[in-house]
Amino acid sequence: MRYVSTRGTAPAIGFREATLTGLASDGGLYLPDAWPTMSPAEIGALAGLSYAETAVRVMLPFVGDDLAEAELRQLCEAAYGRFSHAAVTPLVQIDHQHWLLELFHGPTLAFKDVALQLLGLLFERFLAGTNQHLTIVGATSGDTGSAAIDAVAGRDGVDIFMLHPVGRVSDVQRRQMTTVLAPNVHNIAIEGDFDTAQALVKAMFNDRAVADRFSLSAVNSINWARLMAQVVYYFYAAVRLGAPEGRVAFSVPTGNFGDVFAGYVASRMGLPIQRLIVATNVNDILHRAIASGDYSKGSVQQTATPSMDIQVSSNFERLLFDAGGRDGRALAQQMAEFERTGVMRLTNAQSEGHAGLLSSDRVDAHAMTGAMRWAFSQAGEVIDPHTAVALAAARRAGLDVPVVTLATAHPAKFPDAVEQATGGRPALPARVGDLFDREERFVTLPATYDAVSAYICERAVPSA
Ligand SMILES: Cc1ncc(COP(=O)(O)O)c(C=O)c1O
Ligand SMILES: N[C@@H](CCOP(=O)(O)O)C(=O)O
Repeated sequence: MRYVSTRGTAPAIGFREATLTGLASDGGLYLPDAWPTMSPAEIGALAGLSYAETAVRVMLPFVGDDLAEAELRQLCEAAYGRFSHAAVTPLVQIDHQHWLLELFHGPTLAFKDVALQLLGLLFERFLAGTNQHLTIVGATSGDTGSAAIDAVAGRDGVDIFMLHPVGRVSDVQRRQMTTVLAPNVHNIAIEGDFDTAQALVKAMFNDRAVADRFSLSAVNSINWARLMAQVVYYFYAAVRLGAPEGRVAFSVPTGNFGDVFAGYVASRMGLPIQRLIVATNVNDILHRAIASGDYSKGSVQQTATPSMDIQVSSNFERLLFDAGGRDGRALAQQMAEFERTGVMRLTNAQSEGHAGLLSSDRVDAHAMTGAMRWAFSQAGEVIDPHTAVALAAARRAGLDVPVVTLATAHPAKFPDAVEQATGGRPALPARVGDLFDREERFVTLPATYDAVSAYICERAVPSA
């Protein structure tokens, strides 16, 4: 399996290199050169397997010769052994048609753990026996940061610099990052929004002198391995609800388009997905793009779903590339124009390439609150606001197949929004312990490239 860049000029590389590198040298994102497929018989054979074994079967074609099957199995068993639920990602039924796929039973209580617990182990495996030192630079609206920090804190050969927008993550999310005092963890609060933090990270990767000197690596979903690991739970859930004979739909709360792109990949691999609903909050650039081809930036509004307060969605580029016919050079021009003007119209090929599989919805605060109340009154389920955005979209989609809403975070990560909707304040699970009693450590920096790169370059370890 080789990985090609969405912008068409970076050389194709293998899985190990794609995992350690993150962003391609031409500024694009890596994707497999062709989608591996699973036959109906192979999909059917996943029934009854553990999550870790399902992960091995689904991911094996992507890792090529860089990992033997037995090694991949060992890593999956270790990664998913840290989840607090035996099913790892259990399905919970709400009514005759709606299910929640609970993705928050990992160490930091959000779906990011599913991929990042594995990614931490992949880094360790690929660095073993080398002198290479990785400098991970990431941006977070709250969940990726804590999951990535948990996955790499205290590991040899890796430092992590994580940027979060000051004042725009919940107290629980911030403390899950800033109370980790391992010497290889560096938290930076940026005086700006998440889009700005993400743009600063991309600028560091595109500064070739810095990227090469420090072996920069990514834990955001620009890293292909993140998405690969997220493809697994679409198979796991669909098989439990009758695939491959029966079709299933998924509703996905969307920000950076990573989670829903993983569903798109599952469909490309042969999983019979009837529909993937791209659910946004009022920051609706992705809804406009899917519904009418208009991918134009507005200004970001702060909402009760901060992880979806995004305008520039990094993985949307992967959809544009794949659905649009994989013309990297044309996409590079389209992206350059978007970066210059903030405006993009999808080509007919790009829109037609996803039509029939993707639909979208924009969910406001009123509908989100309604979905939280409905889940509670219907099934006694307390859900987080991001999950509620997708559940609201799922209920309005008018489908006649089982609809699985991805439950992306534990409600206790967003206690204020949950209390406002349901009247009850969710308790933090015991596994996060004395979060509010621990010392915090972070710096606050202005949102400028000079300030951030100077801070990181002074502390990062040059690669061997
Ligand atoms: C709780 C939660 N829900 C949904 C999302 C959106 O997921 P994605 O960025 O993969 O679209 C995020 C952030 O990524 C998140 O933290
Ligand atoms: N909502 C995310 C934003 C970063 O997304 P990623 O999936 O690209 O890492 C977060 O929780 O940080």
